[in-house]
Amino acid sequence: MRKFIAAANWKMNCTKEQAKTLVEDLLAISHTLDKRHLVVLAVPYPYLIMVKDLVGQNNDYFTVAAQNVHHKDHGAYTGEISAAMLASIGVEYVVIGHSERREQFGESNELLAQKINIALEYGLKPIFCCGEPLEVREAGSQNEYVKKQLQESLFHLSTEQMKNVVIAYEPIWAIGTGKTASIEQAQDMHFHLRAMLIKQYDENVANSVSILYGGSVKADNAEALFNCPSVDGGLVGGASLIAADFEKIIEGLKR
Ligand SMILES: O=C[C@H](O)COP(=O)(O)O
Repeated sequence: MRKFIAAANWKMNCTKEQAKTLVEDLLAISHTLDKRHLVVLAVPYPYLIMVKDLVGQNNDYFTVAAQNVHHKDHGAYTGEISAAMLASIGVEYVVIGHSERREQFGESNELLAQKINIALEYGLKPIFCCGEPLEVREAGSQNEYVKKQLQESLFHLSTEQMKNVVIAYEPIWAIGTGKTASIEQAQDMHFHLRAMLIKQYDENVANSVSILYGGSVKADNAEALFNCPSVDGGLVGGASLIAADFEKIIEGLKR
């Protein structure tokens, strides 16, 4: 059965000391979680090993993620990080297709399909981000837009591969804007996403894939969003950098 997940995406934030303090604060609430819950910390590359060590081996409640991975196995790609490298240090998840990478680094659905493939090949679990820009939402075409993202990046996967993927729906107009999708908008899209999984795969796969909401999730709106029947947690940017706020968001998983 799928997990309820609070995923922190720190983006390009935190010094090493800040990172250490933040993780130590969060780990203090481990005892309040149970096996249905998972906290994923997507931290900058330089801190992955440190955060992995802080979390400890065989921690059922906390794990680490990279925020990106290169689509090739290895080679002359200066400054890039491979799936093999991440796997070799025990990273479990990797965020793929965040809208900031799509927009700022021109990552296409086709390139993201390659990233998904190489991540899975090395045993990393992708957190695949999808979501529409404002003009698409205003035109009412968000379902078709997101469907195309899944078709072009995910739906070539086998049933067994798909069960290792987490989907994060992040409407671009809600990211870092303070403008959260309404409960109805989130529920409608998440329902649509799961219906797509049922159609493409089957009920079993659809029930195995956690579908997270991202976009201005805060301490004061997380619980309501996570209470939507089709929402399995959140991918959180800004509010994940403040321990007390993120702890409250984690609390929201306990429905
Ligand atoms: O990956 C996280 C999303 O980009 C959401 O960021 P935000 O919570 O700062 O809006």
